[in-house]
Amino acid sequence: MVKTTKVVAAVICDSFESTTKIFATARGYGEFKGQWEFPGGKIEDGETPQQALIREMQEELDVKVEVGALIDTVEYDYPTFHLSMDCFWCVVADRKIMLKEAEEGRWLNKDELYTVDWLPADIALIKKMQNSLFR
Ligand SMILES: Nc1nc2c([nH]c(=O)n2[C@H]2C[C@H](O)[C@@H](COP(=O)(O)OP(=O)(O)OP(=O)(O)O)O2)c(=O)[nH]1
Ligand SMILES: [Mg+2]
Repeated sequence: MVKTTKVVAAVICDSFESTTKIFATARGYGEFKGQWEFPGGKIEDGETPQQALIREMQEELDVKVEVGALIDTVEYDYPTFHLSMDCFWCVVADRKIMLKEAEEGRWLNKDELYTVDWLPADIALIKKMQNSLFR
């Protein structure tokens, strides 16, 4: 049995009601360096996914986020671990995003979703949420 890593990720968008773009980041360190993801991280003991997400956005982007609906829980088998990732719609509630860990960040509209090299686990999520984006 491989170990399960429980992660929470923020699909930060411009508006919950009429979403036209989402924010993605390129990992700044580690084995997946340079690949694109949704900011987030591992849920710590005693945290709800929403609490973990608010903490991670403070740590990684220096912003407060408002957490919206759960989009999906992505289940993906990497060679050395199983990923279980809760993905929530979010909007930035205070100021400008600052990249504290990522090497790059980009707003992507519907037509740009596949212009970055996503982590493999994220492809299914992109497919699912792209229908929620307006041109
Ligand atoms: N945050 C995030 N992680 C993802 C995504 N897709 C994906 O496969 N992962 C994987 C990569 C990592 O193995 C794991 C998340 O770990 P992480 O490195 O973000 O965790 P963390 O922020 O707590 O950082 P660390 O202190 O453990 O380094 O999930 C995604 O869209 N967002
Ligand atoms: Mg992280």
